[in-house]
Amino acid sequence: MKLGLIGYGAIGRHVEAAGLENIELVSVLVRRPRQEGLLTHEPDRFFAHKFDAVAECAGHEAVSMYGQRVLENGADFLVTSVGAFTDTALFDRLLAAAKASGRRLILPSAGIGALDILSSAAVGGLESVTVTVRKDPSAWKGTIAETLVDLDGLTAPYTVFDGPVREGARLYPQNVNISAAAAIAGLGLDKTRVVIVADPALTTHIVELEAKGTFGRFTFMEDVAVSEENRKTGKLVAMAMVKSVRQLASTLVVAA
Ligand SMILES: NC(=O)C1=CN([C@@H]2O[C@H](COP(=O)(O)OP(=O)(O)OC[C@H]3O[C@@H](n4cnc5c(N)ncnc54)[C@H](O)[C@@H]3O)[C@@H](O)[C@H]2O)C=CC1
Ligand SMILES: O=C([O-])CC(=O)C(=O)O
Repeated sequence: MKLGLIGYGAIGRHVEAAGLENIELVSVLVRRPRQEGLLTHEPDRFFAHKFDAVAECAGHEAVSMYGQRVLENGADFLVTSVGAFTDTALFDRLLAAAKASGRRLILPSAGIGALDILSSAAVGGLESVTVTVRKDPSAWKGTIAETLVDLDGLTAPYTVFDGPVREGARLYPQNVNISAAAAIAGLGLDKTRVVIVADPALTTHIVELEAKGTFGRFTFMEDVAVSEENRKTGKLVAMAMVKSVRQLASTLVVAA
């Protein structure tokens, strides 16, 4: 199968470098002008290829700019920047495009675990779902958190947001896409709560997911290493994207 990649940063580079059996990476769309190897910054050059699947590892803007084109061109679309779907019109547009072309919009597990139990539990009905994301202050640089608190001066954990995912994932587009994935898997963007914390004691990302429903309850916690290329992104995300891309052409699918 033929794969396209949008974005060549902390996640995309690792997907490109990974061994992908039965998958041929044919082109990588980047933002800054570059014309080397598989990389191109020209969307028309990228979309001249016929893909079976395109994986987005670029950002919210890339989902809205290219999602429809990917699906209309007959490829499945794997989205890491799931928080882009806090825009319901965009989400509906891409779902409609996927349906019309008989392709799929795929939200990989990426930086969060337990989406399997959460989506199973959603079948029977959920009562409450909370995602808590804790990262060190440097991860919140360049975000709206800088207007709320002196990140460099923090000596104790500081909650920069506590509320519905629809708002939190829009306000922190590079940091809490995982909350949007959990919301779409479970109670939805308006009823899922996200708590976002800048914690100066941390050197890792700590993500917790708590859910209650007719199935019972679960608590999931991960304490993950930070990517060397981007302090906002956990190392697990690139690993997960490689896993999800490999699954596209794999005979054995675990945790589908
Ligand atoms: N679902 C999840 O668990 C996670 C999702 N993400 C999402 O993945 C995105 C990428 O993460 P990283 O690789 O860490 O970021 P990064 O900043 O290291 O790399 C992003 C790459 O995408 C490129 N890019 C940005 N906009 C583009 C566009 N419109 N067209 C083509 N290329 C474009 C950039 O030039 C850069 O090469 C994040 O912005 C975030 O939205 C990130 C971490 C976890
Ligand atoms: O890797 C992480 O910490 C999660 C992340 O950035 C996101 O969900 O956008």
